[in-house]
Amino acid sequence: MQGPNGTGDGSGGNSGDELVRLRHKIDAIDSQLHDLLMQRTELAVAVGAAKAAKQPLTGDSPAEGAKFIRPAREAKILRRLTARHQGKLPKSVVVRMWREMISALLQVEGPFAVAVYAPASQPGFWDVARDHYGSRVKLLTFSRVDRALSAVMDGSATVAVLPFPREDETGPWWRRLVGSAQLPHVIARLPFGDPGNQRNPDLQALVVGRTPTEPTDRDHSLLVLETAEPVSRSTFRQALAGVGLTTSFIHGGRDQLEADLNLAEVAGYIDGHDPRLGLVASALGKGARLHSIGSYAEPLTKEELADEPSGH
Ligand SMILES: C=C(O[C@@H]1C=C(C(=O)O)C=C[C@H]1O)C(=O)O
Repeated sequence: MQGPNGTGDGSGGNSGDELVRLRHKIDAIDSQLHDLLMQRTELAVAVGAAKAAKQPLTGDSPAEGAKFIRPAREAKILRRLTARHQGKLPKSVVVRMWREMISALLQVEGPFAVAVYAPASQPGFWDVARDHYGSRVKLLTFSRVDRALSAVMDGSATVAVLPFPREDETGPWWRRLVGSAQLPHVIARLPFGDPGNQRNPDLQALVVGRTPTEPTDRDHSLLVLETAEPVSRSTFRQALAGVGLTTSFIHGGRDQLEADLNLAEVAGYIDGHDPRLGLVASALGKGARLHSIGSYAEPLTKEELADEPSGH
């Protein structure tokens, strides 16, 4: 507001009073936010106790964290808040603040550690992991993807942040998720929000862990086809379409898929109990087996993260 001295620069007169008044309001809001934050913490503690009552803690290994982390719930919280958000605070900042809080509360509930593939020459996944799991989480850094995955397998990490699968990789990590329901599986895709100032904003990652997956209203699932003989790419795609599944990619040979294991990503939620797995396998015949190796909530889209014009 313009003061009577005409400067309007907050240096005195009424404009100074205005500044004091506004700052009092900010102080009051900070107290309210802080009170709510402490209340939310108490609720997370109660949620953690309810989870532990169903699945008691058997030690303080990071593996125990699988009893507490709920990636689907976390995704739904962030989708709901970004959808209702208004005003000039960027949505990506809202997401980052909530990610810091959610991960901190997860660590109040139980043990939690993150393994991340981040060789010195390519540290970008470390940024991806830190933005999602916060600045206080124990981040175990590995220069080999298989070692990061092993950390989840042996319980020294709760989750592993691994590179999103690429076509034509030799020995891809996802092959190690096939075989038994006891194995870890894909539970999330990162970055969930805007990559912001991450050192490599183009990096895409999948998170692997042992917490059971749960559906959100927008998911993708990863399926591995196991065959003794090669199957054509189009036959596989059609078999998936036959049970209503839309394929986003298949990793395998150009026309004929490899005999052995091939990865497909489909839209929608499919867990290991889904009857469509058996239906697709029978449609393909030749002893084919189809495994779900997990699913992830679709990250926020550019549209969902778009802010109103800044107006300066
Ligand atoms: C509080 C919970 O536990 C964790 C923390 C969450 C949160 O702070 O909102 C959400 C999901 C869980 O990963 C919960 O499951 O609701």
